Order: sequence, then C-alpha cells, then structure tokens
Amino acid sequence: MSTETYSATAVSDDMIARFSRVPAANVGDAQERFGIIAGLRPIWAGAAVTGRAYTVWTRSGDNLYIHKALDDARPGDVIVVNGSGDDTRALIGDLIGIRAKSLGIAGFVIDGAVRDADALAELGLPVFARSVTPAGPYKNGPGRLNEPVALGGVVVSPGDIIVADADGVVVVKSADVDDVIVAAEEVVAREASKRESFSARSH
Ligand SMILES: O=C([O-])CC(=O)C(=O)O
Ligand SMILES: [Mg+2]
Repeated sequence: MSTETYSATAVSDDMIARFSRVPAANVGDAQERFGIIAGLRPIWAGAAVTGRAYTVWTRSGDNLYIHKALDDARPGDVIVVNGSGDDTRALIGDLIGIRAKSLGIAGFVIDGAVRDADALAELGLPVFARSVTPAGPYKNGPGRLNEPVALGGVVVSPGDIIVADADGVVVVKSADVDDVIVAAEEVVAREASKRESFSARSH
C-alpha cells in the first residue's frame, strides 16, 4: 500500500460554511453539471453534509480500511469510500457510526451498501450510499487511504469538497472552490428571484 500522502489545496472553514448554505443541485449547476455521483442516496430523510473528503478505497465488501481511516481522519471530514458499487455487504453500520460521530466525522459517502439504517438515523449521522443490506462486511483488507478514488465515475481527491443532501452527492475539486462558490451563490440568488416572481404571478 502506498503511504504517500496526497497534498490537496487546503479549503478554509469559511469556504466550507459558504458551501453548506448551497443546495447540492445548485452546486452541480454551478460547475456545468459535472461532479455529481450518480445513484448515491441519503439513507435517512433529512440527511445532509458538507465537508472535506477523506478518501478510502476498499476491497468490495470489506471495511478494514474504513476502520483505519477513522484513526487518521480529522473532525469535519467526510469519509468517502470507493466500495466498487458492491451491494452485497454493508461497509458501515451504527457501531462505526458511533465511533465516527465521537471523533467529529461529518458523515459518510459510500459507493456500496450500509446497514443499521434506523440507528444511523437516530444518531443523526449523515450517510449517503448506493443501497442498504443486513449482510455484514469482511474485515481483512486490502485497501488504500488518502489518495484519489473513483465513485460512480467521479474522481474524488483528498480535500475535495463534498456537498450532499436529499438530491444526492456533488464533488467540488479543491482547486475549483473559489470559482464554483461564486457561481453557486449566483444560482441561489437567481432561483430565489425566479421563485418570488413565479409566486407573485400566481396571486
Ligand atoms: O459490522 C460492521 O463492521 C458494520 C456494522 O454493522 C457496524 O459498524 O455497526
Ligand atoms: Mg452493525
């Protein structure tokens, strides 16, 4: 396994706060509809998260490297897992969720399955995944941490920004955040004025 640490452009907390106020759909529009991970859904209604990606590449159905990621990730990080889209084994459940929450992890984005959906909802930990299954994972490895991964055909590099809500998951490259946030805030303002004019016309 590579021990090289990928060095990302560091995105500030202020910038993350600005992205947290923009819906995922508007962020996607602001980057020409690119960066949207198809097919990942929130596993409980109301789940939403914005934060820096900490990336994991696991063997299908095996979560050893998700455990290792929790030893290394920082508070506010979103754990982003390439699980090869495998829907036969749950890569996390509420036990990992409880540990992640106690470490200040902001949420999980998993190209694979999860379990303990009700308990994760009760915990209030935002989790986005391809499916839910009661089938448990193996814990043997191999895996990789903190290097660029692919989820549903979208590359996610360590430190990229994840914006996820009821509509799904959007990835903003860390090098693009300055341009994308300006465009996204413009989309928000443009839509707000359209909403106002549409509802004015209906009176
Ligand atoms: O068994 C596992 O590793 C996944 C799981 O259900 C949990 O974290 O609660
Ligand atoms: Mg469990």
